[in-house]
Amino acid sequence: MGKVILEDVSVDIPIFNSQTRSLKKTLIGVATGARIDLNSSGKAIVRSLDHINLRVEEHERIGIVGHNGAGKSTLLRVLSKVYCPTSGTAIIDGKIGSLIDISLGIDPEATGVENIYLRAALLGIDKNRVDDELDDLLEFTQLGEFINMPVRTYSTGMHMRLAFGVSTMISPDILIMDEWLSVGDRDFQVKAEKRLNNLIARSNILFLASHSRSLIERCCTRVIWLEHGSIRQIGSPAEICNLYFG
Ligand SMILES: Nc1ncnc2c1ncn2[C@@H]1O[C@H](COP(=O)(O)OP(=O)(O)OP(=O)(O)O)[C@@H](O)[C@H]1O
Repeated sequence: MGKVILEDVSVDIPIFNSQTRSLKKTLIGVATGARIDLNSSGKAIVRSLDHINLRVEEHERIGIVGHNGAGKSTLLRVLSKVYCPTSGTAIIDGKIGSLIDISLGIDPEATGVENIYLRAALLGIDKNRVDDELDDLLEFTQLGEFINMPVRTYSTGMHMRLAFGVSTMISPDILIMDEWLSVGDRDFQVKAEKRLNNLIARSNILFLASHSRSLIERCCTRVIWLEHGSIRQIGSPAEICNLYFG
């Protein structure tokens, strides 16, 4: 199961203590960023998404490209139900799995094993399933005895192995990714890539925002090109990549 329908979705982010006039002058004509405007109460806002219409069906792999500030992360946040549209309707039908912040909820004072249960609970994964898969997960992370040590004693790479391992246990209908997760040393990256490909294969719909042409061409069936919060063009990976990357 999985379906996404966005109808006329806009997201305005209010800006407090901004000097609206000077901001406007600075941003006119630049390639990056969204439109800065005033809302109906005269307050400054950034229009991060501007009247987005999109319909995504099962088995689609959607790539999202666009310059810095084009609205890719904002769109992913709407799809993850982190942001509500300021106007328009977002129907996101299916279990959402997000790999945007894989370290969210990890407690540096707790051990690796404790953090596996903690993060799994945050991801909505049943404790019994974690019990069943714990040995495989420990084997995957290869953290050895460190798994019983507080996470604050881990190197960055060790921390990422743990976070990646547990975060990729999910089985979502709609998988949301902000770039390809490349974690650990070279050996681990090979294993991580395999695990990520398995996760994508068991997800019904994929949304992947990326600045990498090869990744978009390799993983996606349709691509959205965002510009200043709007959809500039939508089409096949070959078509959009040729237009966007040149
Ligand atoms: N918290 C915020 N407050 C104000 N403006 C914001 C905030 N977050 C994002 N924006 C604005 O919304 C617009 C879209 O930002 P977004 O992060 O979605 O772009 P992006 O395409 O993901 O960019 P990048 O490729 O640089 O990550 C930008 O103009 C940005 O300045």
